[in-house]
Amino acid sequence: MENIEEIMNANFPVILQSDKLAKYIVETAVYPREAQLLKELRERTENYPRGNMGTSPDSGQLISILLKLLNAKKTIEIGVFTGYSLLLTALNIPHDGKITAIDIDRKAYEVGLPFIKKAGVEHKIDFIESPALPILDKLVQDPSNLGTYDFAFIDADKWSYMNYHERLIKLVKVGGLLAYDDTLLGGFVVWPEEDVEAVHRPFRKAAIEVNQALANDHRVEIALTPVGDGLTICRRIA
Ligand SMILES: C[S@@+](CC[C@H](N)C(=O)[O-])C[C@H]1O[C@@H](n2cnc3c(N)ncnc32)[C@H](O)[C@@H]1O
Ligand SMILES: O=c1cc(-c2ccc(O)cc2)oc2c(O)c(O)ccc12
Repeated sequence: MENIEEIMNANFPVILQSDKLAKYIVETAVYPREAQLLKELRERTENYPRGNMGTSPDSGQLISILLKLLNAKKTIEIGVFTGYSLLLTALNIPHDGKITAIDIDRKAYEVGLPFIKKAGVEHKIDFIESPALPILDKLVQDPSNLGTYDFAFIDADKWSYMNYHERLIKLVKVGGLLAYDDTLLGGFVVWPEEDVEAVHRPFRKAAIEVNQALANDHRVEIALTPVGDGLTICRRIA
């Protein structure tokens, strides 16, 4: 692993190789339809350190539709940051829906909390400040949790995705979805390693390995969609 400070300060580029097209998409179809509190939280996050880490609003739109199609009620999220994807999920599940939200950084979550409270959805959220893996291990150990989640969103340390996947596949029900963010990593996955800045190489390597592993996993059907930084949607089939 490279120097962790350097890695944390890395910025991913946008996938679309036309800035004009990316701007067109968000200005035409995304920002005009974004919920007011999501917009306010996104704008607040822009002024927060590492403010680029929030889930892309175009990915958010797709996730909103998936949650509604699934009638998702019980979800799990790994990687909360200031809570854009968390608030989005909370807004798209019913009043008695529940989200288990895990992040090592409670401070960032607290930046988003006033927006979550204002939206009246805090009661749906169980925020756990912890590395995700031991929490997932604990959840998997309790048989009453197995196959009970409708949706899992994974947007944390990219090199742990397959460790998360092995646990989450047991927690998500057959027919439920697991969505992995940043799987195209701004397009770096197709760049020769030597052309990628050293700081981005561990992310590129992790994304390539995840894409290969998910493509080989016949417990799920997959769609690697080029929204945001790449969102791989997996439907559990076995
Ligand atoms: C890309 S950000 C998440 C963005 C978030 N989904 C949003 O919409 O704003 C990644 C988050 O993963 C968290 N993280 C990194 N490693 C983690 C781990 N091992 N367990 C849990 N969270 C982790 C970081 O603290 C950070 O808040
Ligand atoms: O620039 C980033 C960095 C991350 C990141 C770095 C280190 C971790 O342990 C977790 C996440 O994640 C990002 C991300 O998910 C994104 O959509 C854009 C940029 C970054």
